[in-house]
Amino acid sequence: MQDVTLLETLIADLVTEQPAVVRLEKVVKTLRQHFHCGAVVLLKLEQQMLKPIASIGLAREALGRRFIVHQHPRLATIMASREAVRFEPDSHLADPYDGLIEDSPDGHLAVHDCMGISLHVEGKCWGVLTLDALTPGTFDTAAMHALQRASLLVEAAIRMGQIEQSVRALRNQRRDQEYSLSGEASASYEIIGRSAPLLNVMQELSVVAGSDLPVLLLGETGVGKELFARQLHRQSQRAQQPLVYVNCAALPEALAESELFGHTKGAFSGATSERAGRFDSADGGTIFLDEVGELPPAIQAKLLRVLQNGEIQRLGSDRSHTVNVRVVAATNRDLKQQIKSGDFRADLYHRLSVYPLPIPPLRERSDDIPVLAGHFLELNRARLGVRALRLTQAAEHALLAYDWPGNVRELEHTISRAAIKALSIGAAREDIVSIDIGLLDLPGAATASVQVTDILQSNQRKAFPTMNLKDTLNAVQRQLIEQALEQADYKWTQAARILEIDASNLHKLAQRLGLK
Ligand SMILES: Nc1ncnc2c1ncn2[C@@H]1O[C@H](COP(=O)(O)OP(=O)(O)OP(=O)(O)O)[C@@H](O)[C@H]1O
Repeated sequence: MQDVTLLETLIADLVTEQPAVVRLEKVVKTLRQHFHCGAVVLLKLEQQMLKPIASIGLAREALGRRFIVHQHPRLATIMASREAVRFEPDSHLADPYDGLIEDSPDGHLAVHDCMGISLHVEGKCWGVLTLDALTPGTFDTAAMHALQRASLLVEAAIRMGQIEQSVRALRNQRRDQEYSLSGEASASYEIIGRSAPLLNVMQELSVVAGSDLPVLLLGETGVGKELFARQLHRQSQRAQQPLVYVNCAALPEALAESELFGHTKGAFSGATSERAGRFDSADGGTIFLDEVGELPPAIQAKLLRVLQNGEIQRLGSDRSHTVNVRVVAATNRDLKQQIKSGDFRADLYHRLSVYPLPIPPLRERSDDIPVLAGHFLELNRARLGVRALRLTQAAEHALLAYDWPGNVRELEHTISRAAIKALSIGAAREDIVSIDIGLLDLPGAATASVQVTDILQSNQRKAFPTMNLKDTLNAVQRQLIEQALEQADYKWTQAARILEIDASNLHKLAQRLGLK
């Protein structure tokens, strides 16, 4: 390949619409072809270690290696120079790839040619590019000059990848902002609550966020695991990079592999072009594997490999490439139980749960209930366009007494439902809407009995012979109204004030309960 052709081919590699890592793989392939060598490796400098990002001609396991610069004199020499560096076949400096070259017998490098160049992006050393040829004399002075020129395009390819990544991060950030501005309950990512158990979790979360450890969020459905995963990402060093959400339960088994790891053109019928997977999209950032307990066994094995060495292999490809992704997973399942039943791999569990973070259920942090209720009332107030949306005291007691098997999600839905019902029965007075106990429609006998205890004298409990919720609630409401009427000298407006409900609403309720 002529020099000009090399540059043209590199430019063509550069402008393909593919993920940065795939582009860099194409670049190393082109370089190998041009320089007639055995191996070309692109290594990125990260904390005094060189990490292979793209390579050709090296054993696959080399991608998992990290070369500590000062332990590898050839790499240190390349990094110390801004020019291409060549090592003579009889150089006494050990080659970092000895034992790893695919084409040499046993992978061993006897006499061979080697050259390399340091790469600089935005004025800083980004890493190095190395070329090894098994035939001595392959790299002459002209080859060194050609490498020097080609390195400019490699640097451009790297810079392009960085720019793409920041554009993606900005887009995500903007999307997050748009969500939180939209006022939707489910889209507001602020964690509300101030109970001691919640503050403990928040404290732990901010400590672990700073590390790069995989985190496994555990907790019942609706406790807020997704919200915590977002917070973890926001507080991590990867905050400016993408956070990619994957709902493992919603991945169809047949498509799970290509969705997560990507596929090559023609990998299956319908794969009309090469496509990157979610792990590629999360490169540099975090992937959140929600409901990880639902992953099919075959995908569990592939995921394990990614966690072990950061390598992914597209469906239909025999090559793998590295990605730098922090994995945060969540489940409401008992994974240990799933391991026993053979539904979840023990080795994957240990990889995922390097830092398990349990989130307590709402019933164990009841101090959060009024605060969360206030938050959801405010969201609904804005959505429904009313001046104020309030809970009566009895309704607040009922919320506190209930045990919330569906946790915060259930509370959110309960409030939204009650708010709409309150409006629909005309519970508004000058745009102030009161939600009383009946509108909460809380299921479960426990609620009814505690409401009774809270609201009425204990000796009145005998008045409720059954535990049927509807009947019990009606009975409670009837007694409360009678009690209020008695206190208010049978003046309905005053009784309504005692009960903190709208007078017209009280009349309707009294009629429905047969009190009028
Ligand atoms: N502390 C909180 N502050 C504000 N909203 C919360 C809080 N916890 C949960 N939510 C809200 O409750 C709903 C359920 O939360 P989320 O989806 O994070 O729960 P989850 O634990 O991931 O549930 P599942 O296991 O079913 O996926 C969401 O709308 C979320 O915004």
